Formats: sequence, C-alpha cells, structure tokens
Amino acid sequence: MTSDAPLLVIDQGTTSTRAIIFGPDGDVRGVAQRELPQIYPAPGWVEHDAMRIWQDVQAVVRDALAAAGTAAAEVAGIGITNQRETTVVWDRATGQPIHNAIVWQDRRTASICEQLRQKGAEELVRQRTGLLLDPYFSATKIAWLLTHVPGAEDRAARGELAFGTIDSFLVWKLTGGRCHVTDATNAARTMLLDIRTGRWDPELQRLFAIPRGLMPTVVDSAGVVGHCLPELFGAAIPIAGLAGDQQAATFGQAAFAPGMVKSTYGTGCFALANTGEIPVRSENRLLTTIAWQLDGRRTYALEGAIFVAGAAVQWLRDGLGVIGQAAETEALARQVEDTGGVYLVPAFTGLGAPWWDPEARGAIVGMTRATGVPQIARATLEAVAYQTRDLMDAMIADGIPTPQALRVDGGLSVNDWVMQFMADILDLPVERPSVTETTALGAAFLAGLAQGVYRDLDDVAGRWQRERLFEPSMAPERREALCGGWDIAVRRVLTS
Ligand SMILES: Nc1ncnc2c1ncn2[C@@H]1O[C@H](COP(=O)(O)OP(=O)(O)O)[C@@H](O)[C@H]1O
Ligand SMILES: O=P(O)(O)OC[C@H](O)CO
Repeated sequence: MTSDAPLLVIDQGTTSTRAIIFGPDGDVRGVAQRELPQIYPAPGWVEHDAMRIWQDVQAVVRDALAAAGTAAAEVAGIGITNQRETTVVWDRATGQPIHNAIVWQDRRTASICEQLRQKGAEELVRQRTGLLLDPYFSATKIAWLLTHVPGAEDRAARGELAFGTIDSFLVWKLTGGRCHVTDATNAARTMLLDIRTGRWDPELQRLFAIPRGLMPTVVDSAGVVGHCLPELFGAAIPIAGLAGDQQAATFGQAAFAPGMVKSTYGTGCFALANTGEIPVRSENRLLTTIAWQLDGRRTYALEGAIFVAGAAVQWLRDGLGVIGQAAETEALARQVEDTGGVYLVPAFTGLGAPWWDPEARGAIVGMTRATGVPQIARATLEAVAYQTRDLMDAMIADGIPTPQALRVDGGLSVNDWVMQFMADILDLPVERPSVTETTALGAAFLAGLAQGVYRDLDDVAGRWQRERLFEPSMAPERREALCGGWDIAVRRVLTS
C-alpha cells in the first residue's frame, strides 16, 4: 500500500447517505449520494429503515468507486461517520432489525426520561455520561424497543439481539456479522458509557434495563476493526476509522489542540471545543463528550447543539416563500444597513443549548411598517451568529479559554455575509477550510491514520488548509447594542 492510496468514507447522515473517495490531501476523487426517506409514525416520532440505509450504503460505495475510477483493492481503508444516537436493534442470527431505527430527533421517550428524573437519576447520568437526561440519546430508545417489540425482552435476555448506533450496524453488515463494535465517540452518545473510563456502565445499564449481551465492544476511533466482505465491492477493504459526525468534523478541522473550537452549520449547528484529556463538566448545560479515542486515550470536548440554523433559511424558502434559493439571503442581507431592530428567534422546535427550553417557540420581534423581506432575511442570518455567541459564552463560562479563532464548515458556512457577521459578533476570527466536506474528511483522516497514510496528528494537521479568514471589524458599541437586542428577544420566547 502506498501513502497516496485513496480512502473511502461512508457518511451516513440524517437525511442522506454518501460515499466519498478522498486522496491523501483531502482531494475529492468521487462522490455518490442517496436521499434517505424520513418516517414519521406519530407526532414527535422519527424513524429510518435501517435496511434501506444498508442498501444505500452498498449502492453509494459502488457508485463513488466508479466515479473515482478506483478499484476496491486500491483503497487503503474505509472510514465511517454517522448521524449519532440513532438506535438500531437487530437479530444476531439473521442481521434483520427488529424494528425501524429510532432517530436522534425522536421524542417518544420523553416520559421515560421524566420518570427517571423524578427518581433522581439525572445527576448519575450527568456524572457518568456528561449528558443531560433527554430522549435525544440512545438509552431510552433501546428501552422502548425492548418493551414495545413483542418478544424482544426475552430475545435480548437470551443474547439473540444486538444493539448499535448506525456505525455499529454498518460494520456488522459490512463484515457479514463478524464484528459487533462501536467507537468511543458514538458510545459516548448512548447514555450508557462512563466517559471517564470508556466502558459501559453497569449501573446505567440497570437503570435503563439494558442487558449486557446487547452491547457492542467499544473501540478506538482509528484502528482496523475488520474487513468488509470481498464479495460486496470486489476486495476485503479494512474498516479503519469510525466516528460520530460532529466528532469527525472536529477531527476534519484538525482541532487537535485543547481550546480549539469548530462549528458545523447545516440544518442545525453543533459547536465542539476540544478540552484535551480532561472531561470538563458544564455548569451551563453544554454536553461533555468524547471527541475521539486513539490508542486507548480519550480526548474530550464540550458540545453545544443549536436545533435550527440552515433550517431557518429553508423556512424562508419553503415556509414563507420569500426566496427561491438559500444563497439569495446573502444579497438580501447586503441590501440593507441593518435589520432596523428586527430579531428572528428560530425556536421552531424549542431552544437547544444553552437554554434547553423545549416549549419555547419562534418569534420575529421589533417589526415596523419599514420591515420587509431584506430585514427578515438578514435577521434570519444574524440569528445564526447570535446563537453561536450564546454557545461560545457558555463555553467560556465553563472555563474554556477564548479561542484564537472559530473553524467553520457545513452548507451554510459558504455564506460569506454570515461568516463576516459571525466574526464581528464573536469578536473572533472565523476560519473556513478549503475542503468543506469536513465531516467526511475527518473520517478519512481517522482511517488514514490507522493505515499509515498519515504519520501522526501533526501530519494530518498539515493537510488542513484555510480557504478564507474573516476578521472581526465591528465597533464594540455596535456589537454590544446588537447583542443586547438579541438577549431581550430570546427572553421573550423562553417559557421558564
Ligand atoms: N448560501 C447559503 N446561505 C444560507 N444558508 C445556506 C446557504 N447554502 C446552504 N444553506 C443552508 O445550509 C443547509 C444545508 O447544509 P448541509 O451541511 O448540507 O446540511 P445537513 O447536512 O444538515 O443536511 C440548509 O439548511 C440550507 O438552507
Ligand atoms: O446527520 P446530521 O448532520 O443531521 O447530524 C446529526 C447529529 O449527529 C445528531 O447528534
């Protein structure tokens, strides 16, 4: 194997499944993608057909290899990155899921969380897992599947069933059921892992009534866990990297030093700050999570999640119908000097970090007869920056030193106007990399690290390239006035 051998990444996201062939410098040689249908069986419920995901993975891998003109035998390794927390339980004998996957957004287990909270379980969960007791994470989703699928509890007790997040399910399928593993970053999102030791926690397993036999083995984020069946793509390619998508993006941004922060702007926004080898407990309702595990050593991160970022731009397009394409918002925002005091708080599905107010709903405040589409479009974009500022303030209040810069990626990060406004509001340089497929790139870096394509983290960091730097240039008084207005607008939508 030469060090310029390509890497194959499977990026299994909430709304699509993609495969990308990367050269060692992060150059994209071939891409294939399939949209994933969302299943909404009841209000607040979201499911995926896990077998459909598996079929799509096979199809996109074949198509990406063909698009790149790469034979499977040339590929140095496979990296898998995935939507996190989404829960699959399958039969070990047949490999068939016992039910649709329950997606991270699904709220059906809110009452289970409430009952556990009343029993005083929240502190144990926070201490061991770094997470909040919330339906977002896998544990209560597994419990729901075991109690609602007929016979599942007995089958699980007999060791006939397996649980996994999407990474785990895909490795099982790719290896023909030989490997039942998950990496530490995905394991950290189940609410069953003691993030300090990197091991499943027996007390939490009892709390959620999850039998031990269900659980995968926790492995490093970089390292060969097995090989895909040769009949799938024409060669037994090593599966060499696994990571949840937000952690993979952090790795793809080469945010290796403690204090470095990345923020990914897609439908929502996820900001992660590297805290080094110490899991920092948040006093500001951020999550503590594993950023990656290499050679058994864990690096930790503080994470803030915003539910609506690009989704608000989609709402301008599909809900209000005032734009035809997301990119039009940039010209609209530039048409006016300011929003004229208008703020849009996009709490369409409640507010995430640091507020965690599920009952809050969206609002546009401060409108006058002079308010038009440009002001509302601009306020929608400005909200992305204000929400990021709230996350950064929470991180700094939790003891993270003010970072030197914010590294950004994701679909919305192509909007130059937002990125400049972000730099101004954060009073921080904003760096956009030349490869914006940062999530997939991170999985390629992990697989390449395992396979000797990269020597070490310094070698990986050397491949990261900045495309553009946005320097803050706003007068402090203006920043303070704008942020003060945002704080008032948020207070108007909070329910408690
Ligand atoms: N030029 C742009 N300006 C503002 N928002 C944009 C722009 N281009 C894309 N978006 C937004 O970015 C999001 C898509 O980003 P992407 O990273 O593909 O999201 P996801 O992976 O969550 O589906 C959409 O919500 C879209 O509205
Ligand atoms: O697939 P995405 O990009 O929507 O990411 C989902 C996150 O991993 C949820 O925690």
